[in-house]
This record gives sequence, structure tokens and C-alpha cells, in this order.
Amino acid sequence: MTSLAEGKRPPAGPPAVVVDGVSKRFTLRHARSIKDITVRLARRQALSESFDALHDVSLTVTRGETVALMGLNGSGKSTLLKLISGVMSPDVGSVRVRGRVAGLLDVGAGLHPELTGRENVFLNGAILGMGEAEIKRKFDTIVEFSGVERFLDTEVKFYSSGMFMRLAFSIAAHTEPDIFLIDEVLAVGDPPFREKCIRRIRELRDEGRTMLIVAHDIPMLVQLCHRGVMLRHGHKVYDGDVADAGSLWQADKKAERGAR
Ligand SMILES: Nc1ncnc2c1ncn2[C@@H]1O[C@H](COP(=O)(O)OP(=O)(O)OP(=O)(O)O)[C@@H](O)[C@H]1O
Repeated sequence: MTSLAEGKRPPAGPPAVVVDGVSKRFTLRHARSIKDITVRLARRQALSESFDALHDVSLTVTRGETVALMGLNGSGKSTLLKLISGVMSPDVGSVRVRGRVAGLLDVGAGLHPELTGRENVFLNGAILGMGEAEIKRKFDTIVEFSGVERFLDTEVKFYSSGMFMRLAFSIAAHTEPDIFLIDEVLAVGDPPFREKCIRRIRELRDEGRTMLIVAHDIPMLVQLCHRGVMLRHGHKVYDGDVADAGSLWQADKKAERGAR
């Protein structure tokens, strides 16, 4: 696989994101009701267990770099993006971010179901750091990109998941973030919209925005990204050439299929 971004690496600049020795532990509760607790205690089974979703992960992203985060399901990619976006804090280590961050971490995250598409453009735009004048100036572009014009005055709870995602992506992608975090959303849209998103990501990349992208579409990541980081069971196992990271992902995937 050859990378489109090869030879187009951004000039070495100041760091935009510094993740330093980060670990994150989650507790999984096995019993929620009094009955569950009683049964598990009688059987001498644990009521909960904890495990490390991220283990001593360090990562520096230079301003203007587009970095692919790869790894099988459950390897810790989304957790890492949540730590960078600030919606979650690490148990150990630190995360420093320089600039305005726009995260697209969940389909429709940040859209309010009871509000219309139009109201959500204003609300979500403001949450993502745009002023009212800026939103008004970009309103038509955002709506046109999303393709939800006809449903603009409908509450978004009536939108399909694809429409939800299109509006959410469109708002976030037009906030001119310094750092743009994209998690899996590209898997949800229909193919023409996906192509549009990829074009927009490429534009943002060529404008010199910093991006971290999580996806399972490895050829797309290889095309779009300057660099690839591979996670395995919460550990960073590779950080370097995006095509090589892609090959590691393919090998893990093959091993996982073989193990089933
Ligand atoms: N809030 C939470 N509470 C408990 N466990 C969690 C929580 N969030 C994530 N996990 C667990 O942490 C591990 C890492 O999850 P994460 O979503 O970061 O992986 P991922 O690499 O993004 O996976 P996928 O590709 O499936 O989205 C998983 O085992 C997941 O079940």
C-alpha cells in the first residue's frame, strides 16, 4: 500500500497534542441488582473487576499532522481520543492540547434530540467554539454539506442515524478546529456522503489542521494520513509509517479470525 500523504509530511512544527504516559482503568460491574449481588456473593464470585483500557501510552502529534489510530475492537482507540478531547481524564499520566479541539467521537454526539436541525447548528456550533456571527456566515455551507435542507426545521430525534451523522460531521468539520478528532463516523454514512467527508478531511489536512482519525478502513487511512499509530490491548505497539501500521493491523485481524 502506498500513502497519498507520503512526501507531503508537514514541516516539523510545535506539538499540538502531547499524551504522556497515560493509563486508564475501567471497572466492570457484574452485578447491578440486589438479587445479582446476593447470587454472586453466595457463589463467591467477584462483584466487579477492573482492567486497563490504556496502559502507559505516550504520543506526540505535531501541528499539521494527520495521524491514524489503528487497532482491533477494544484496543483503546476511542478511550485515547476521549482523553485527548477532555471528556475523560487519565488515571495516570497527562494530556496536553494546544488549540481548539473539535471532536466527532460519537454519531450525533452533541446534537440535542428535541431541537431542530437549524437550532442544533447554532447550539452545537457554539459548543464547538464558534461565535454567532461565524455560525451565521457558515450556516448555508454547513447545511448544504449535510444535505438535510428539507429537514432543517424538523427535530433531530426524527432524523435517521445517517442524517444525524451528516449534520454532526458537517457542523464539526466547518468549525475550523485546530485539532480535529474523528472516531468511526465515516463508517455510518452512505457512500456519496462518505466521499464528501473524505474530501473535506483532505482539505482540512492540506490547510494544515491537526487530525487524529480512528477507522477500520485501513486503505482509506493510508491514503489520508501522514502517520499511523497501532494499539493492541491498550498498549501502543507501533508508531510510524502509516502503511506499515496498516500491515500490522491486517496481521492482527488475520490472527483474530484464525483464533475464532
Ligand atoms: N466507560 C467504560 N466503562 C467500562 N469499560 C469501558 C468503557 N469505555 C470503554 N471500555 C472498555 O475499554 C476497552 C477499550 O475500549 P475502546 O472503546 O477505547 O476501544 P476501541 O479500540 O475504540 O474499540 P472499537 O474499535 O470497538 O470502537 C474495551 O474493552 C471497552 O469495553
